[in-house]
Amino acid sequence: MDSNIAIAPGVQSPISGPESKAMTHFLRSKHDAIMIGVGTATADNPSLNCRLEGVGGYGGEGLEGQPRPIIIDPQGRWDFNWTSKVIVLAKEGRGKGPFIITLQEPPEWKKKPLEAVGGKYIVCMRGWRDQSKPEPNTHLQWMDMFSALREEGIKSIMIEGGGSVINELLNQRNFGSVNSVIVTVAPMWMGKGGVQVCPEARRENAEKVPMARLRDVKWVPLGEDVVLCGRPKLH
Ligand SMILES: NC(=O)C1=CN([C@@H]2O[C@H](COP(=O)(O)OP(=O)(O)OC[C@H]3O[C@@H](n4cnc5c(N)ncnc54)[C@H](OP(=O)(O)O)[C@@H]3O)[C@@H](O)[C@H]2O)C=CC1
Ligand SMILES: Nc1nc(O)c(N)c(N[C@@H]2O[C@H](COP(=O)(O)O)[C@@H](O)[C@H]2O)n1
Repeated sequence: MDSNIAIAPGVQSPISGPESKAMTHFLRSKHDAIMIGVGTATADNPSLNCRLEGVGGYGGEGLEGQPRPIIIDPQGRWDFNWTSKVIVLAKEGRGKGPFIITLQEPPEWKKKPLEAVGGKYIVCMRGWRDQSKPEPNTHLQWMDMFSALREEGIKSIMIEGGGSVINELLNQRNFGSVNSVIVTVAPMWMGKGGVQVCPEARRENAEKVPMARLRDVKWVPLGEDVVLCGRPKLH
């Protein structure tokens, strides 16, 4: 309820109840891919598969209904190995091998566990470089990432987090490329110092104005939670 998605940076925090978690898994099954930032991959060691009965690996055929896990990791800092959940699940045929979006060609030894389970690195060369700064900028443009994924046949992406990724997408610059927003609100407060979803303020002529609203809004109670769905409406 205080817009926190984790109790502290780098800490995985169960928030959703079982009913809304099931909805999340239903959504995972309806998208070609599920995307997170490297901060979430590092903090959560997530599975990033769909565990509903009847999808591939859980009673269904092949990998039907399993989304492709995508990790945005421009600097190659995700320290995955053969025991990482997402790799184990792909090896067991209960999820797809992850794609990692990075800025530089990774070393061969890092590619091995990925490629062995059907995953790969996608090197997005068009990292944006701010020439006025001495250090190399590792920021990737969202449209570049989406285009690179489109070339891989990925047409729908469910972006789960974490805080930096969501805040960036809520920014006026990027919000127009979002089709819909689905937020689970659980009846709890995490308190200050958590990972909070709160985008940069928007200003017009130095005056602060609302950043955006959702339209076509629905509030759906699920167990003890309520799920908010809407489409971006830019002011
Ligand atoms: N309750 C929930 O539903 C969820 C909670 N979480 C929680 O969120 C927390 C993690 O959030 P946070 O720490 O903000 O990390 P994120 O998962 O948002 O990852 C942030 C990192 O991803 C990379 N990145 C993101 N966007 C871009 C871009 N456009 N271009 C280049 N690189 C990019 C950067 O890596 P680099 O710094 O290497 O450049 C950045 O530091 C965890 O505690 C997790 O548990 C996460 C998902 C859902
Ligand atoms: N829907 C939802 N509710 C919560 O309370 C959460 N903490 C999250 N976290 C997201 O789900 C990922 C973990 O997924 P697996 O169960 O391991 O497949 C985690 O990395 C976050 O993206 N989501």
